[in-house]
Amino acid sequence: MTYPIRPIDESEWPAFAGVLQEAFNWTPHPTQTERFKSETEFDRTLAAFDGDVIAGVTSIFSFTMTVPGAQLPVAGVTSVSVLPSHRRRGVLTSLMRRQLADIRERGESVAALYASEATIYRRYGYGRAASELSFHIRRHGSAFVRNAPQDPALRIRVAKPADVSDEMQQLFASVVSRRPGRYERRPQTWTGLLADEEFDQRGAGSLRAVLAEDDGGVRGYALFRVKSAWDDNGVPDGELRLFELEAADPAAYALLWRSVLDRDLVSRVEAGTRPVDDPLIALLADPRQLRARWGDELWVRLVEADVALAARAYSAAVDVVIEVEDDMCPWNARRWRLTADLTGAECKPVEDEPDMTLPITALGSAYMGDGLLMESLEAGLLREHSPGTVRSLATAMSWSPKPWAGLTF
Ligand SMILES: CC(=O)SCCNC(=O)CCNC(=O)[C@H](O)C(C)(C)COP(=O)(O)OP(=O)(O)OC[C@H]1O[C@@H](n2cnc3c(N)ncnc32)[C@H](O)[C@@H]1OP(=O)(O)O
Repeated sequence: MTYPIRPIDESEWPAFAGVLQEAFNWTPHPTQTERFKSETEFDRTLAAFDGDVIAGVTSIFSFTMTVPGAQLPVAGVTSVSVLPSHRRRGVLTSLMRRQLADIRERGESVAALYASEATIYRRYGYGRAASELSFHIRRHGSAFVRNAPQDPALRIRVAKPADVSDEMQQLFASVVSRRPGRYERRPQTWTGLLADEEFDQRGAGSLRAVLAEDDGGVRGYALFRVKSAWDDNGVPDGELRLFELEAADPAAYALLWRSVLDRDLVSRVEAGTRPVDDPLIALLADPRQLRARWGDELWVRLVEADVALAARAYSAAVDVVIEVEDDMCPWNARRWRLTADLTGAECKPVEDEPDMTLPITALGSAYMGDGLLMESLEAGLLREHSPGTVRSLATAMSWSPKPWAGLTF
């Protein structure tokens, strides 16, 4: 069965949101749905119709996202939902097909998403492109190495998050280009991040902020909540839940971490999402005290492989012919010569014998700079025709710092 697909207009928002609520088993607070509506780019929504019923939906946030050595327009795919009554009939597949064509037509060469389940998106050409760690750090045992940076000019300011939104936004804008995966935030994103409704608190108190600053201005901030508790012996056992910690320089970064780790009446810090190469790991004198759980983060799809590959920077010179496999976007499925050095890159169609055959998912996985090509080769998932060429492509594509978006969309 086919279901006609088109964008919705604002009057159809309740039905669109209704599909999301059913598919995600989500009972939102009215302020959440209103906020979500205000963020929605209606011309980038898609709905699949079964008669008058919306059977499935998706939409896109238009981002500027950092990729290795550049910032690109990237389609941030979100709100993917199919009504429980219509699941497993190909609704998502037809939405994805249409969405990829729309993204291409708009001139975006890369799409990215956070997956609710890691099994869904490979079939549409998305590869696991970034990872995250969630940290559990006990206060005792959190001492820093002796040469941790310190700047006597820095001080901590305690503030209500809503009062310092502009200062945090400015600071964030100044660091967004430093790490692949980070994306420029719109004002509505900040409104959502700083919203402090009762239902968001999960037993913890209100959202709190501390800023690190000197006479020249703000150099970093941390956003968190604290769940107060005392154990049976009356010993303080509070938990600090860190949402975000951003800093412009290492001294501000170290001071902000000390501020959250040393907070009175707190015995541990939980940081839900941090980059895998978080400098905190280097700062801890006893890194074994850091308990970390790994998770996949961004999934990336090269929509126009050649444009995307030519748009990013490379860590080493490389010259390879890649045969790309891509059922969903057949314009990518051919042989490409990628030539790159530290000054630039080119990706041209060729008929030459390929050095390797890669599914488009493998290129999406490697695109943001995670070293996943070698992992896939060693797992036996890639076909290398000229020995050593996957390693040289993997070396050229890997990047430091490692990719991390840091905020779900
Ligand atoms: C970026 C985001 O928004 S992530 C959010 C994704 N949405 C959710 O998790 C909400 C709950 N789930 C849903 O709404 C739906 O189950 C969806 C959107 C995940 C899938 O929609 P459907 O219309 O059922 O998918 P569709 O019928 O097109 O399935 C295509 C293929 O994917 C497979 N598939 C679909 N969902 C899943 C899943 N969750 N896990 C594993 N395989 C899946 C199907 O089995 C099918 O496989 P096949 O091609 O081998 O037959």
